[in-house]
Parts: sequence; structure tokens; C-alpha cells
Amino acid sequence: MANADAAKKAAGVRAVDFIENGMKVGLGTGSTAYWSIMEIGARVKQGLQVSAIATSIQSEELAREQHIPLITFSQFDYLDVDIDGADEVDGQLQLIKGGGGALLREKIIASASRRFVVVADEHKFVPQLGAFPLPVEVTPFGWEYTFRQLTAMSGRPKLRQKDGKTFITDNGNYIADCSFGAIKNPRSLEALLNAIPGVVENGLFVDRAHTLVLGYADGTTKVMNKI
Ligand SMILES: O=C(CO)[C@H](O)[C@H](O)COP(=O)(O)O
Repeated sequence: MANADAAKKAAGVRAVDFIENGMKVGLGTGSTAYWSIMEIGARVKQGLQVSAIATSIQSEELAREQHIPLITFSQFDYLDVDIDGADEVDGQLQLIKGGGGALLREKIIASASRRFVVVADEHKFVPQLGAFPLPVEVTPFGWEYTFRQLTAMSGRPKLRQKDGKTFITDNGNYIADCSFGAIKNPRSLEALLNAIPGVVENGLFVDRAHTLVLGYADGTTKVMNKI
């Protein structure tokens, strides 16, 4: 296993220790959350009782394969724990997410969770957010106008492509990958972006994470809690 994968696996598996019997759980998206879903599946096989909701169609399919019982929003008021990855995380546990394009469902599920546990390899931990392009989910209707608003904010938006085609999110929207440079005030940028009418959501997760599990290439982990 490559070093980065070992670090992701270590973080993803360790975070599952925060899940107790009977809990309602949010399942994240991406290559680190993958390991959490696999570990939850393994513990379900050993008798752990949980019910879960996924942040993407991809993770939902993986959960089904692992025989993790799934629930919908009509079946719960809140989730006990959400475990999800991040593209960048700073010392205040502010995040950039959405590298996999699942940011809208990820933010809804993080918001519905009493505890949001972020899993990441050590390279995701940064002194300041902004080197990773900030994903912004926009409606197809009027996207060119929305992109002009993002350009006016110095966001330098790029329409995300996949396999030579425009990338479409699970919600039928586009992603603008933006470069704002170093993000000095994530809270205000998150609010400013969401004030643009064609923006559905953006990948800044401010004051949402409670716990960070960082994984290292040697298989060790470090847990940090929001103060
Ligand atoms: O936000 C996400 C998907 O929308 C992912 O959690 C984020 O991109 C991290 O992915 P990975 O664990 O594969 O590095």
C-alpha cells in the first residue's frame, strides 16, 4: 500500500471508534471516507448496529455492498456522528471540501450531525486554506452569469470537467473550481459566495467540524478536537 493510502486508511479506520451501538451515522465521500465505510461494514458484520445516510450516490452504493442499513431524512431528526474527508483543514478545523463534487450533500449531512469527525492524511493539514481550488456548486441555469459574478470576486472559476465532459453533481449541478489565493476570512467568503443567486453551496466548511483524525504514512493517527 502506498504511503498516502496507508495514512488515509489509518485515519478512516480510527474514526470509526467514535461510533457506538445504535448510532445514526453520516457516511462521507472520497478515498479516506472509503476506509471508514469499509470499517463500519466490517463492524456491522461483527454485530455493530447502526443506521446510516450517505453523502453521495457512490458512497451509498458502497454502503449497500457492505450491508450497512440505510435511512432517509424522513427517518431521523439528527445524526449522532458524521465521518467525512477534507481537501484542506486548518488548525481551527475549518475545511475546504468538495474535491469529489459531493459538497452539497456533505454540508447538509454535516449540519444534521451532532458530531462531525473529519478524516484526512497528514498532507491535508495546512496553516491557511486556499491552495486547493475551492469548489462552488452552481445551477446549470445561468451558469455563465454566475461565473461572471465569481470572476468579479477574483475567484478565477474553472468549469469542472470529467472524462472530457462537464462534470455533473449528484444534484444535477455544475462545479466551479475557484482560486481565491490564501483565504484569510473563510467565514465571510463562505457567506459571500452563497449570496450569489446561482450558487447552490460552496466547499468552505466553517465551524462545522468537531474532531479531526489525521493519519500518517506509518499507520499512526492523531486526534484533535475543536476548542
Ligand atoms: O469533499 C470530498 C468529496 O466531495 C472529499 O471528502 C474530499 O475531496 C477528500 O477526498 P479524499 O479523501 O479522496 O482525499
